[in-house]
Amino acid sequence: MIEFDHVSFEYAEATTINDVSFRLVAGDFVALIGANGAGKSTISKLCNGLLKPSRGHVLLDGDDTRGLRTSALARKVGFLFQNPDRQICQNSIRAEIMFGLENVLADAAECQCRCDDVLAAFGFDGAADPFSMSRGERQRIALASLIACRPPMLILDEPTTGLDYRECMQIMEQIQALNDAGTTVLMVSHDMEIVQDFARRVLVLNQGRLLGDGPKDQIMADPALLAQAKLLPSQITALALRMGFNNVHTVDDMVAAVSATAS
Ligand SMILES: Nc1ncnc2c1ncn2[C@@H]1O[C@H](COP(=O)(O)OP(=O)(O)OP(=O)(O)O)[C@@H](O)[C@H]1O
Repeated sequence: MIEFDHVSFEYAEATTINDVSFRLVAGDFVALIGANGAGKSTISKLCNGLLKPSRGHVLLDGDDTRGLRTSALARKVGFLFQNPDRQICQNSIRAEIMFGLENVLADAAECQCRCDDVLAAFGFDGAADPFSMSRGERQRIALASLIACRPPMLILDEPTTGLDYRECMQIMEQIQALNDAGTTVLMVSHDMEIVQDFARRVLVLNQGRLLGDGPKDQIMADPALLAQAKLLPSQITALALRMGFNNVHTVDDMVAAVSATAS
């Protein structure tokens, strides 16, 4: 549904994205990983048309994003910013969710209905002021506003930054449930544990170039590839590799590997 076809992008004179090609298919849960400055946020903004390629094409359901209106893009791609305060602009949760809905839907009754559904699903009091809530709650409000619009694809730019463990799991479980229901997810993340636990496919970016694209277990078990991108494997994978176990990415994998050695 999203295809990068030899995409390059330059801010002023500097080449930030260099000849990147990949394809996301419906229902994917893909993590985009890379060191600071690798170009991850730029790729995510190219996906939702906030940026247009300097060379090559970004195709959304076969249509070049250069020719699509922002409103058409917003219907197809929901974008969750790293900082929810870049997204939230209303002084009640209901107003915030309605604001997004009214931008993509003309039917007022349908907007109200979807807003009520999302408020109930997230357990929010619609009258509450988003700015009096914690950062984790504001991130959930931003996510709820996107979900209400029911985009078939979500782009998440570091969705768990600044959240405590409980808030992080709340957000990720909601994202997982959306993916289980068919929403395609592209998630930019530094957090290898989150990537390990939730993504099925991983794209590795280094200095604007795509170094790797494959199933999560294959990419995460390739320390040489990760090192080339200046990344470290998750702690459990790193420990397992030092103990001589390959393909150990979870506590359950580790228990199975150790039990197999012991028996
Ligand atoms: N608006 C901009 N104008 C000029 N250069 C920019 C702009 N935004 C990003 N860059 C540069 O483009 C490169 C890639 O930035 P980008 O934010 O896409 O990387 P990133 O992988 O998301 O980094 P981080 O993990 O630190 O957020 C960096 O060198 C950055 O300084």
